Amino acid sequence: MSMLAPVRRDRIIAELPQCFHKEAALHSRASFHPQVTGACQEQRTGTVGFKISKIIVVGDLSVGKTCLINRFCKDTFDKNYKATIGVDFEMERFEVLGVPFSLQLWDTAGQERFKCIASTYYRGAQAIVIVFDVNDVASLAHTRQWLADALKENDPSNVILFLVGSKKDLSPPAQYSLIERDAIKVAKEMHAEYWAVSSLTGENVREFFFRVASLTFESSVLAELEKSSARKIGDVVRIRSADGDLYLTAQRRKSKCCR
Ligand SMILES: Nc1nc2c(ncn2[C@@H]2O[C@H](COP(=O)(O)OP(=O)(O)OP(=O)(O)O)[C@@H](O)[C@H]2O)c(=O)[nH]1
Ligand SMILES: [Mg+2]
Repeated sequence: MSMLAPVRRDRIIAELPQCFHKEAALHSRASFHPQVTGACQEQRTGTVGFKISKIIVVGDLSVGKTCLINRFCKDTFDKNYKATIGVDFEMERFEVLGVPFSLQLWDTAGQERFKCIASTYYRGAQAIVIVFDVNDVASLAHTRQWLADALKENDPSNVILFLVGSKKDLSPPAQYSLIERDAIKVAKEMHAEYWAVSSLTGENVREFFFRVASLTFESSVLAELEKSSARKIGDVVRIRSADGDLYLTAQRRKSKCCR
């Protein structure tokens, strides 16, 4: 029995929210995977309903990561810039296809001097949201490095990626369409889903987080179904030489940035 209060009515997801742009979508199916719908109807979602999925939000300083989270979680917008120091997080509870599902949204610092603290919280993410400012091409170019850093702490095959262009309200349509072309290219290279949002007006913010919750939920249920089919015994222990390298890289990075 759950001790928690019921999920807010505006956090109930009954249908798969659609992608922002078909060209750079994780998938463009019109509805949830049939196996997922079936599992939810038959209450075969295992531990998914008790899980909290970690989502990390990374990107250059001042691109609007904190404002994006605050717009969704608190429906507020602050026009003054207050740098995030290290990390912050917000919890959001959803109900997807009748199953409770929680997201822990980790808001990380973009400033170089706080990056070392922030990167220690990257581990164990189920989704990585890489934010850039649609009015700043350099911030788009830097997204590759943000992704590389976040992937050092996570298993690339188990994490889903979103590339988010922020501050859309400041970009005239003609200028926006130019950066969108580049952003879609980057998103495709990364295998990320592309979104453009405005935290000032709220445009696409709710739609984006609903999509994050839905796709994370879908992948959690599919993983649970695969696990319970108990056929892949060889998958239990996966020690590869590449993992060892990653560990060394993380150690080296840690000793360098914290000295
Ligand atoms: N016009 C407009 N301004 C925005 C938007 N989102 C954020 N801003 C402004 O951009 C500045 C930086 O926003 P933050 O959300 O604090 O940026 P951040 O990415 O969290 O920065 P760090 O914490 O330093 O990494 C603030 O002055 C915000 O008001 C937006 O959608 N539109
Ligand atoms: Mg911030």
